[in-house]
Formats: sequence, structure tokens, C-alpha cells
Amino acid sequence: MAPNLVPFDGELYLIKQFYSLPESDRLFEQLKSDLAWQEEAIFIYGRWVKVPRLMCWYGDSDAWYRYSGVNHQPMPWTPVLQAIREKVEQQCQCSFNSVLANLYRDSNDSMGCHADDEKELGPNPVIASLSLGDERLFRLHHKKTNDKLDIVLGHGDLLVMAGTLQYHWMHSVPKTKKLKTSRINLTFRAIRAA
Ligand SMILES: O=C(O)CCC(=O)C(=O)O
Ligand SMILES: [Fe+2]
Repeated sequence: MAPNLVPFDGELYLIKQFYSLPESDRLFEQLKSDLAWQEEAIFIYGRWVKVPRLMCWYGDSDAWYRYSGVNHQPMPWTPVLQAIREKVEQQCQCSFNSVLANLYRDSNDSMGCHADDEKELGPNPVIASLSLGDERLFRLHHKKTNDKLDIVLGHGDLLVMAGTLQYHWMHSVPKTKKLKTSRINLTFRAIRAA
């Protein structure tokens, strides 16, 4: 059993090499070419701004989800996503009805600071996050104490967020000055009717 990486107020587990190197290579190439990657825009401060990464949303047909201020209908599971879902569910001993896929094209792509605390996820959600491709920093900071924690997410690693983590901590994938090639991240979630 992996140790809890946060000192308090939540649970965070890292399973390095959840997929072996050859499996991770194969999954990365398949997901990169097969998924319907889209450029999204969000409306902030009176104008539309491009989200600095590509995204898409897959899941059971009733697993609608609101992100970037827009409601998204899931696309149906592809065979590869379904296979990953089953392995992740077995690891986490819980079920997921949807997955948000993010493609960070290079070091300029990023994810701003947020908590996955939407109502549809319920209290204390388990969110399982698979990383493939180039490694990137995953940065956490505590909403009250300002404690910080940086975790490197590498090719084939699975990060599991659980307990009260989303309630107390925010997370981001910051831009970096280091040269980066592309990275895919899949976050498996259980959405319920809001
Ligand atoms: O790319 C990552 O590792 C984080 C993704 C994330 O936080 C999210 O999709 O909510
Ligand atoms: Fe997140």
C-alpha cells in the first residue's frame, strides 16, 4: 500500500509505474491519436480565453459534467479508455463513470490552480489520475495553511486523490521553463446527478 503523501487534511497516493514502460508507450500513442482532442475557451473578465491545453470528456451517457464554465456531454467510452477504467477501478476498489482527458502539448500548456470540488462529485470524491508521456510537476497547496507540496508525475504513474483532499487543498500543473514534450493525463471520476 502506497503511503499518504499529504501530512494532513486529505489523502494522496502515488502508484509509480502503474503501467509498465511498453504499455505506457502504447497507451500514450493510442490515446493521442484516437481521442477527440478539443481546444476549449472560457469566458473570464469579459472575454473568451483559450484553455492552455487540449481536453475531451468520455463516460456513461448520463455523466454530464461542467468544467471551464460549460456543460459537457460525455463521448462514449473507447475500448482503450474502457480497459484503463477497469484496471484503475480494480486498483481503487471503486467505480468511475467518466474520465476527463487533458493533453499538455509542451511546457507552455498548464492547468491553473483549482480543487475538484464540484457538487456533482459529491463530498470527499475519489479521483484517479493517470499520467502518460513527458513528466510534469503536480503542485498542491493547502487553502488555509499555505503548505505546499510538489510531486513529479511520470509516464505510467497513477495518482489517487481521496478523503477530504479537494476540500482542503488546491492543485495545479504549472507552466515550466524546462523543455517539455507532450503529456496526457486522464482523471477518472464518479459523477452523480447534481
Ligand atoms: O494533469 C494533471 O495531472 C491534473 C489534472 C487535473 O487536475 C484535473 O483534470 O482536474
Ligand atoms: Fe484537478
